[in-house]
Amino acid sequence: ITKMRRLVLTAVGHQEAEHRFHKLLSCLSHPPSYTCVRASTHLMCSSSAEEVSVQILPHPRIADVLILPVEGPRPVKQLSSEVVVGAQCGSAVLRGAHVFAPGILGSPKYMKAGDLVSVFSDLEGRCTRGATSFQGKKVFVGNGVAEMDRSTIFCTDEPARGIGIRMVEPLYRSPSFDGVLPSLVFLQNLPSVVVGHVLGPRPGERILDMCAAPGGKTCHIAALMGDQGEVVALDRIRNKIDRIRQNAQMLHLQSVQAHCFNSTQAVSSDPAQETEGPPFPPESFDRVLLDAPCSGLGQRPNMGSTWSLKEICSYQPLQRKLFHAAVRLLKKGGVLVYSTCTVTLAENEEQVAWALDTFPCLSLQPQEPHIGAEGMPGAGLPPEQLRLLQRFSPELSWEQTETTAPLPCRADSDTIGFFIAKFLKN
Ligand SMILES: C[S@@+](CC[C@H](N)C(=O)[O-])C[C@H]1O[C@@H](n2cnc3c(N)ncnc32)[C@H](O)[C@@H]1O
Repeated sequence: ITKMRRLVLTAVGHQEAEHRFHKLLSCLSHPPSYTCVRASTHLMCSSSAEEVSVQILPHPRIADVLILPVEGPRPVKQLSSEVVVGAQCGSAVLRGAHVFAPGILGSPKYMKAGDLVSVFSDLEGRCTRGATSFQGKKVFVGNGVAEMDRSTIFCTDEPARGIGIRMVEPLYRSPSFDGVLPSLVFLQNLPSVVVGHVLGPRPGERILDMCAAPGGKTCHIAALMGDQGEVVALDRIRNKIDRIRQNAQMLHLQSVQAHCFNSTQAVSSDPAQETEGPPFPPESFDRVLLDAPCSGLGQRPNMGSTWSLKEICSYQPLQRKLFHAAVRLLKKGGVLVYSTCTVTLAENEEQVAWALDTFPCLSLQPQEPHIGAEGMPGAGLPPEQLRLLQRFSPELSWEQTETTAPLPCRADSDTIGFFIAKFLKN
């Protein structure tokens, strides 16, 4: 770590590194200034999405990306009735969601359906379920109308479902896509859409998505192939497999097959054994996507993390195990894309340096589109390799983004933190 820190500081200078770190913290705590949706180009052309009654801008370079401006932070007056929600729920509200009942931790003692309340996000996970007041660290995310009485939320045998607070004055106003054209537009962060294009699947190919749930990228891959071929989606968590299947069904995609499986064990020990599901013989796939489980530190907005350093550092070994399986499952001449939604060197550039060292058959490839920045120094990769990596670093243009640069010009830099590397297996 000390060596890495020295390398980073030498590369950018101490003051610049400090400045950039503070900008990173600041921009990660705000949502991006737009919502990104991916149009189902296998079902329509993106121009038909104009039927939706909100301002929609096409992305200038990526044909299936539509951008919808977000308005905020808006001046919203806080009320005396307070509802406290979990940090994840609070972040979703800042990106345009209503408050769903399971996200509610505390509410006024006599809250009734129809009451106007202020919603706060519990930053440190300290509010106990059923609290009637909360003095811990919290952030105001907007005002809403209760759709349920307090007793329905907290005092039932069955956990309450559905919208608990309908947001009427959110701090950030985003277009709501709740039930709007469900088969034609899919909410997805811009770098996640870039991943599908960088993988570059072609009709008729066999593709493996190793860590697939809830299936956003799986469905994009299938759509890019015109639903011709086979997209095998694996995820270790059983109930997340249903989400992949539901998303594929909603988007009318037949080429997706989802299986619950631990992808570190997805290579068959008997290479002659051909089965429909996992494990698979080595060299079974034309392209492999490893959208790895990661510390998720690039997610926006994120106003506070309760994770320990140990937890954050725990992902590197798992990512390497998955990488071993990915390389074995890929055909010679095939493409492997590795991506994360985090900002650490350890899970990004350092993994690339390790992979190039461990698997001499791999070489880095240019990415198309390449709308993010290049890789960060500090992991020992030479400049020509850093240039082939795509790192979405919203802090790099944070001060400019805050000004009124027109969308979609600022869309490529005002993203979540994300990382993409593309390899060819020789
Ligand atoms: C970053 S998320 C994937 C997001 C997904 N690619 C998308 O675009 O919708 C990582 C996923 O990896 C899954 N996962 C973690 N360890 C795994 C393993 N050993 N094998 C398969 N899936 C795993 C998690 O359950 C989680 O759903």
